[in-house]
Amino acid sequence: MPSTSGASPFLPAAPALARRCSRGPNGSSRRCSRAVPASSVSRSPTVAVQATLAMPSPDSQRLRLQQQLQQQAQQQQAQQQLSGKDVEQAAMQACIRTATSVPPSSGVLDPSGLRWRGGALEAAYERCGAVCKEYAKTFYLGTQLMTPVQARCIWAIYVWCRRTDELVDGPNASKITPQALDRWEERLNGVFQGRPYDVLDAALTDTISKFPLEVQPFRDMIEGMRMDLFKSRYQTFDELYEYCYRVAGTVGLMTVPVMGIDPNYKGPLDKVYRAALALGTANQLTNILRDVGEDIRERDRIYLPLDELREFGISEDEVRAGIHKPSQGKVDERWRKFMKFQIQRAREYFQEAEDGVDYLDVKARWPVWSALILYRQILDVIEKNDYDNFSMRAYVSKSKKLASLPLALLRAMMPKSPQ
Ligand SMILES: CC(C)=CCC/C(C)=C/CC/C(C)=C/CC/C(C)=C/[C@@H]1[C@@H](COP(=O)(O)OP(=O)(O)O)[C@]1(C)CC/C=C(\C)CC/C=C(\C)CCC=C(C)C
Repeated sequence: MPSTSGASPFLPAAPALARRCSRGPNGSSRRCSRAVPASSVSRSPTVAVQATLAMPSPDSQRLRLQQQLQQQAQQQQAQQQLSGKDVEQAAMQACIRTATSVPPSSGVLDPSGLRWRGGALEAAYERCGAVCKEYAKTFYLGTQLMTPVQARCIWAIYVWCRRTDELVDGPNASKITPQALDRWEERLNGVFQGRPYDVLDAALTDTISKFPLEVQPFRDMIEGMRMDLFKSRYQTFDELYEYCYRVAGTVGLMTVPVMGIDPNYKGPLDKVYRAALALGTANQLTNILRDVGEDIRERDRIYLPLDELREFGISEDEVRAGIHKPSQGKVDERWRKFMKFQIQRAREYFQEAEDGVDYLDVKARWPVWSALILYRQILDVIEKNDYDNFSMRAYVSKSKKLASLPLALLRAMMPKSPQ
């Protein structure tokens, strides 16, 4: 997908975000944003309960809901204490609870109370579609096979993810403060409470009224962006894994409820969600391996486990200096071995994801296979470049991308995993 340069056509201007949320000079640590109490506006209970609370209910029901609210507030506090793989595990369980708490194909918000409707909402979705088409042509193409409602809702999720990502990686990234991310999270709460802030948020609110989306992966993605503000080194794979979940695995958790599960699939839901998480992780690991040189040069970030680098006898300074550039006559066998190990691990996540695609509703399989096949090819290109990710960017040609689409379609139409 093209990287954005210049002003973003769909992102709220950074100064505006920052201005609206400034809370004084003392807020520049990740711990600070975590310290917001569970009962405050930015840590409100999940939507399933709120949506029901809006309706008149007998006393016993109200009591039950209050208990649920308390339980959820406690769960949220517990979520904030988690790290590593436990973060995604807790979010996945929350998603499964939400998905099973409403009848199939229902949302978790009551649509009758929503302000944006009719033409304005149509326009909002069209805008999301246009953004998706411009920035992620393959995803967009893939959504053409889904029902129009599913496609529009995937666009709305895409746009929210893209805007979130652009806060820390886009043209205004240097102006983004932790407080701006807090403000973005408050906006997210508004989206899930039926109070969208702008027209693109309104499309996501409408999506939430149609499908059982859980707020936790959205919050987790924002936390992933906070990690990018404060963390530029990862000591272990467990730390890196948490980052991958937050910025990419979350996309899997967000999109499965919209794409839907094959009605013939009778196995446990967590098998499907785990595959979705694996695809996000595989994609993100691949992105990381492709961008090693760019990340260190342009952002002073190393998204590689430092303990594993050490195991292969490679120092941080060597990575900074660009240890392996065969295209410039600089070959390092340690880097080759290190990269082979990393690529193998990414491929294992792709393999885990493959096993779950067939459990998705048939209409969703093609776009997911496309994403899987296209991203996985980047690993092949890194190998072809003799692991030089310092002076070369692994790039899958347009013709190869196009040639992969029928392959993905074929694979989508011929599921092979036993249900
Ligand atoms: C149908 C379909 C595949 C839908 C996904 C569409 C969607 C909502 C995408 C959001 C992507 C996004 C903007 C995420 C923000 C964080 C981020 C930048 C993550 C990286 C994506 C690629 O980024 P970018 O476009 O900037 O890449 P380039 O540098 O330009 O190459 C990520 C690498 C993560 C993408 C993660 C996924 C696509 C997860 C896909 C998982 C599923 C759709 C679940 C599949 C379900 C099963 C059961 C396997």
